[in-house]
Amino acid sequence: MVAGTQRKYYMLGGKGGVGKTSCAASLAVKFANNGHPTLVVSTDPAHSLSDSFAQDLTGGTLVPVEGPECPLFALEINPDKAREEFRSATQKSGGTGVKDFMEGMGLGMLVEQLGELKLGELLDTPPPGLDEAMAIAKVMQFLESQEYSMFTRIVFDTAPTGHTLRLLSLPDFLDASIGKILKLRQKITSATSAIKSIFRQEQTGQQDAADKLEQLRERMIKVRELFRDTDSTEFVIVTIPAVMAINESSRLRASLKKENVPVKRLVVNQILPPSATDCKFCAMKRKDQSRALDLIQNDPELSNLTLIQGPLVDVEIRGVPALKFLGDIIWK
Ligand SMILES: Nc1ncnc2c1ncn2[C@@H]1O[C@H](COP(=O)(O)OP(=O)(O)OP(=O)(O)O)[C@@H](O)[C@H]1O
Repeated sequence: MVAGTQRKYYMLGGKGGVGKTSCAASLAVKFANNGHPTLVVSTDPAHSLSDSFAQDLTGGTLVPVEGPECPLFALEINPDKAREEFRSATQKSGGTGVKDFMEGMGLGMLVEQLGELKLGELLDTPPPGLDEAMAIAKVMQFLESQEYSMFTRIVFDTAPTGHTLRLLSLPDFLDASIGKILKLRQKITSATSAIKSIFRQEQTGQQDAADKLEQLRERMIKVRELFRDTDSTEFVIVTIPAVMAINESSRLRASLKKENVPVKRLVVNQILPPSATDCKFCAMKRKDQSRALDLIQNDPELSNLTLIQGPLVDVEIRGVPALKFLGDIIWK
């Protein structure tokens, strides 16, 4: 995973609480300690990276993480905030003057369809996963700038399973709906070109909104391509040795396959370490865990993945030294 200087993206997904953040943060530390300028991103509003690194990484911008040998930066994006920012930028577009005028010219029907580029509707009742999609689009925006071209490893501590899946199927929807809106807008613009000068103010506002939409659409396409690019991207499934978690991981793998998202590794975290003197509780737990591990061997979705076993450690994994300790065990 550390080999090569080409930029690589790692996305960690799985059921809540299995240890995605700990695994993502420990992988990021591993990369940084192996010479990769690394960025670790979270789109989880719970600020889990700050907890994991035991440093305040909030604020929606890149924050340096202290400790590793090479630069390691963290970015925590609050999806609700990303949507709000977009909404306030597009709300400024107003456009009621144009609407009134066009209604007067008998073009009301088109305006109705346009309805302020239908943004209000899109943002008031967002389809599931839109927030995360926008948050990831925001990450892409960061990565477009020259300043961030130095990063050779980008690790995503993704949102829980359901959200991630919805997000993955989203770009197609957005591409279709935004594309439609933009086409409609073009129609209106040509119909109103004669009156542009009268309503220059509104036109400019609408243009800004349309530009923002176009940018969002382009970034969504990039996100979609990124998720499916086998050369640069890998989705790592994190699970625990418990039947329910493994069944869910199997479903996750199946849906990722359907979306053509590349998966190679399965981390089974929190496995009881070997012991010669198990108490009754530990003996029961061990049996349970080994049954769950057998399930992986027989699961058609999971059995062909590279299995990585992560031990249950007896300390809380918090801060760079603890993450390095975990990372050295898991990410060989
Ligand atoms: N291998 C491990 N051994 C011991 N404790 C662990 C291990 N992995 C994770 N933990 C602990 O389990 C808890 C949950 O871990 P973490 O926050 O990484 O999970 P998560 O999957 O990201 O959760 P969420 O989906 O809720 O964000 C944390 O307290 C973490 O320290």
